[in-house]
Amino acid sequence: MLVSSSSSAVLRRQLFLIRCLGGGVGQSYKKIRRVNCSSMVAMEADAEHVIRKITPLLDPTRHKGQAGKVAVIGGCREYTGAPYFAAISALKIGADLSHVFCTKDAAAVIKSYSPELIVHPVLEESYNIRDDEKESVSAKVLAEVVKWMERFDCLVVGPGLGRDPFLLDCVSNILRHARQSNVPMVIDGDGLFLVTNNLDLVSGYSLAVLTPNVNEYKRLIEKVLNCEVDNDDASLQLLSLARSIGGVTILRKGKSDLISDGEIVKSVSMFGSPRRCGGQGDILSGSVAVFSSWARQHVSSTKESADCNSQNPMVLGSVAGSALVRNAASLAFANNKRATLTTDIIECLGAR
Ligand SMILES: NC(=O)C1=CN([C@@H]2O[C@H](COP(=O)(O)OP(=O)(O)OC[C@H]3O[C@@H](n4cnc5c(N)ncnc54)[C@H](O)[C@@H]3O)[C@@H](O)[C@H]2O)[C@@H](O)CC1
Ligand SMILES: Nc1ncnc2c1ncn2[C@@H]1O[C@H](COP(=O)(O)OP(=O)(O)OP(=O)(O)O)[C@@H](O)[C@H]1O
Ligand SMILES: [Mg+2]
Repeated sequence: MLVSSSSSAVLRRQLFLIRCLGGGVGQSYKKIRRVNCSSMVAMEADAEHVIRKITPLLDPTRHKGQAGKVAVIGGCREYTGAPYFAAISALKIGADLSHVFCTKDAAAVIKSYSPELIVHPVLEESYNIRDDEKESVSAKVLAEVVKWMERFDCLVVGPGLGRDPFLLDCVSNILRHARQSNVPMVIDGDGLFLVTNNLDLVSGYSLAVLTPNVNEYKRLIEKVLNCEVDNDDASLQLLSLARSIGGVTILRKGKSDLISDGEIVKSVSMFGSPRRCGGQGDILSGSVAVFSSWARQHVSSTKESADCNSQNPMVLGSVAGSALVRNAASLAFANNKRATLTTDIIECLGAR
């Protein structure tokens, strides 16, 4: 592979700073910032190449399910759009089956948006149950999800989940079980609210991807690194954050998306859309779930993954998911200008 001298200089500097980070991450990050006046620059990912590499062929010998089975854990009284956006995006990108596990109130609404989704009305919020029922209801919720768990290639946890404490306790149990079963997970929205306050749920789990927006990232940085967000050295801080949470992959959404697993930092800066309507992050979480599943299949089926820049399938999936959503957002904006909505972007997911 040809590497230009400027990109190899960036790589050398990345490697130097990563070595400096060493083990004690929070402190090392602050020390490096004090003694280094120049910043660490993320390398732009070759997203087109990654997408081409990991996307499976539309092969007539393949059967239903082989292109991916995704489950979204989210959807409550307030939010029905977010889980729908995540789940339908996974299908539009190419997954074969997309499930939603949500509260009973949300289920009928989500089913009515689309006959394509398999909707399980299994989650419960506090207002609906008595204190003396909590233990048995919690066990029942877990059992309802667990019986499906091993069929899923990836969970998306959090879009439209809400913040009801009992519901979040049940979701913590689901996360622990998914982790024991080695099921990959993308954590977004209220799932990030949950894990930021309970880092042990994901810490050290290399099959987890966190997709924070600006607020969610700020809360993570404050909680984990105990400092403010540093936009002057965003890459190094992200690398340090991912390393502090034990090598989970973090996709920091923004003007450029930044992706790190604590070993490497990539950016996806291609033009997206200037519209910031709600729901675009939900599309991204469904997209990353599908591409990460494909990347895992690709990495396990071929030895040539080294030419994809990083062998971590969760990083590859994040790069591909980010690029595809930004591309769709840019197409939707070209068609709809200021009237662009999340549903318009979903319609553009298949147009490349
Ligand atoms: N159409 C939909 O159904 C959509 C639902 N969404 C969902 O909305 C939820 C919140 O996501 P945001 O991106 O707005 O999250 P943010 O963390 O950006 O929250 C937005 C604001 O609301 C406050 N807030 C939210 N819940 C609170 C609570 N229980 N107590 C105190 N303050 C609270 C936050 O502090 C912040 O100021 C997520 O579940 C997300 O998935 C969004 O994805 C947008 C689209
Ligand atoms: N300033 C920006 N310019 C261009 N694209 C952006 C910008 N900020 C975010 N994006 C893109 O928009 C998508 C959603 O990111 P955003 O930060 O809006 O997520 P979110 O707040 O979680 O969304 P949601 O409303 O679904 O919860 C991502 O694909 C990201 O790359
Ligand atoms: Mg969001």
